[in-house]
Amino acid sequence: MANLSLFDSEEPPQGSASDAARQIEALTAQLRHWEHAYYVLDAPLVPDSEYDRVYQALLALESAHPELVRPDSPTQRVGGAPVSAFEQVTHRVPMLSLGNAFEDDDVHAFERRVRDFGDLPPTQTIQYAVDPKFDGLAISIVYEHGVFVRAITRGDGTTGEDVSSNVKTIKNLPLKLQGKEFPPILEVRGEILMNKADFAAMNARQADAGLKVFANPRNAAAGTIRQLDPRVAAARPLRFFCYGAVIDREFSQRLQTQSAMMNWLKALGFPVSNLSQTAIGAEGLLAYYRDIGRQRASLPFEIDGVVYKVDSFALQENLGFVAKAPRFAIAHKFPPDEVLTTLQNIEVQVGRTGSITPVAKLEPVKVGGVVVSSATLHNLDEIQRKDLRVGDRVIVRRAGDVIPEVLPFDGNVRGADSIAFVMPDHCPVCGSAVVKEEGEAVHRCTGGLVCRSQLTQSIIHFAHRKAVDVDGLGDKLIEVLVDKGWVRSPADLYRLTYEQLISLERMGEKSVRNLLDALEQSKSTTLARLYFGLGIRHVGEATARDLASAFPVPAQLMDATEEALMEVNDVGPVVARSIVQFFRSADNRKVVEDLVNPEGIGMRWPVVSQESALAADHAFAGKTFVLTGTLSAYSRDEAAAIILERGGKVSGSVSKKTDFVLAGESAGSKLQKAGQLGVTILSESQFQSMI
Ligand SMILES: NC(=O)c1ccc[n+]([C@@H]2O[C@H](COP(=O)([O-])OP(=O)(O)OC[C@H]3O[C@@H](n4cnc5c(N)ncnc54)[C@H](O)[C@@H]3O)[C@@H](O)[C@H]2O)c1
Ligand SMILES: [Zn+2]
Repeated sequence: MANLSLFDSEEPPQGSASDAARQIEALTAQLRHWEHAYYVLDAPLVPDSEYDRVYQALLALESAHPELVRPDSPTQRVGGAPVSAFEQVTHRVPMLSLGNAFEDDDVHAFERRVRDFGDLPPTQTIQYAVDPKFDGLAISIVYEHGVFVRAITRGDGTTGEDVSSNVKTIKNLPLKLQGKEFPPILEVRGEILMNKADFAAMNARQADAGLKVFANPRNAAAGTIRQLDPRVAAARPLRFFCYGAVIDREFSQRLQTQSAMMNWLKALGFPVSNLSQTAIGAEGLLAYYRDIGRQRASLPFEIDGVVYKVDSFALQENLGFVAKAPRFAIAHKFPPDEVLTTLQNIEVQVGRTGSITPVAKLEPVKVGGVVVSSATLHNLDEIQRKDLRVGDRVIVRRAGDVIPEVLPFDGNVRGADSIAFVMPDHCPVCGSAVVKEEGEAVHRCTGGLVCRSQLTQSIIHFAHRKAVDVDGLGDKLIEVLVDKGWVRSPADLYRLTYEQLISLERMGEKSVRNLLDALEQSKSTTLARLYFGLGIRHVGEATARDLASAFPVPAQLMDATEEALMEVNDVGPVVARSIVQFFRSADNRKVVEDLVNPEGIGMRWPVVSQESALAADHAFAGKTFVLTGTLSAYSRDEAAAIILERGGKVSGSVSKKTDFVLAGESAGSKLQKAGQLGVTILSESQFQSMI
């Protein structure tokens, strides 16, 4: 459990017992405070990762000083105290917590413990029942003679609150069981949660109505279950997943395994996740962990890990319990996707179109499984809305592959000397004025290609794989070329000389030759790539393709009016204006002219655009042809080429999908087949008039 310690060292802190006692007391008080907010108020004060970090630190201290473990320590006791507004009910069988695994090693250690305590030979494989770890709240539901009678929260594990009237409103919970195969008293256990989408919609409604919004679906579900008015719960989208039951000896002997019990519960009408499975051995557990981890972001509900349970009831019984958790089960947690850290600085970056983006420099933290040390803050409005300042404690969130997001932390304590971020009024790179256009959120440097940063970014864009694609021309090298003053426009790339390049540090003869070759090769491109590579604001790859077919000659694009541009697919007034503005600059026009001038740099592209424009609206477009017999004016290949040029397809055999059969002299069986299937038959002269 490296990197979870509260202390820098991975060793349990040394020092006198009284130091340890004081630390234990401090950590306990801290955890208690957070638990109250989390379990009782349903409003967490810190991200779970922060709670877990301190909890692990307490655990480490306690294991170094077992004599200091107090029976009511957070490591020994489940959950929070029950709330008095509800009737308190003692659980017939306590509701426990689960031990945690964070790393693969912890899972292997779990299996070793199962083997040791279960007295199993090293060769025996162990089967487990595996589930997602639903991130909701635990509930115990009692059925008598197949009818719902009571639902009780976990509470402190021994005593919970009777929240029957709220739980009864959950739509996917059976109030009456199916079939007859159940004991007279059946207690099922599971998790109440809210789907992510339902949660977002509910929170939006709450906000609109000026009511309490919840931090996450778990807290929303827990808060809803402990509402005093069941009508409130009925109006909120709660769901239930069953993950176990308390059953008597007769049934446990009949069922024998956790997985058989889950199938039985499903048959009684309980909602069981279809992600629940069985797995063999620690390797099987880890494979399941990774599989569910990949699905996590796309699941409709939140999970914070997976749960492994020894499948055999007999073995479960042998294994028994530790303080507050069974020894036969463990929760394997996913890396946290929300972590507390410090906002150390806010820097600005100048992008290709002059956009000035504030970037958060963070004290590095591991979140979503990767180390994050900087994150975009997008724009000034965003910083003001979140009220972020340098020195603040902040939350970094990174779910799945999403880019990390910086969020304000409610518990942040700010010194009186803290200063709000100010957007510079001059570009930090070129000193040009910074402006913010009406209706836009971003500030921009007005320096254009005079600005080294804009220039560098626009060259990087031009050379990008999806643009003109200059192989081996990396960002760092571009920076150097711009700094040297050798490259002031994309056209200058093609004017670089061998002597210049070889004089650069870290450029050997071979790499210079390769780069010059790559530049030469990049001159053969497509018009769409060239248009995209110019880096006109709002012109993405798709728009560039449309522009290339509408304006197959660059001079046409340069002189196009806004009206003419708006004729093009997906080009609206904003894009049209941006293109016209781009070509209003004499510098930009010169760059394009230099690039395409056959006497100059001489970029070239296959002139497919006229044909594809022709193809798009020709009667042959999308149609399938079959050729048969001998034509007088064309060879078969020539005829096929004519069809392909106009967007049609040529196939070898006649089927229902054939649109036309082109029949020449002495056509044979294909003509017959066309007749049977009712396919249109074209004579050579009909074909010619269609062309
Ligand atoms: N942010 C905070 O301030 C704060 C405070 C207290 C606790 N917490 C969080 O609460 C958790 C600790 O609480 P805990 O004691 O409930 O432990 P736990 O949530 O780690 O594990 C036990 C619980 O897992 C649930 N569970 C979900 N799916 C299950 C399945 N398939 N099978 C069995 N059980 C399943 C059950 O409700 C069970 O009670 C930690 O994640 C901690 O971060 C956060
Ligand atoms: Zn600038």
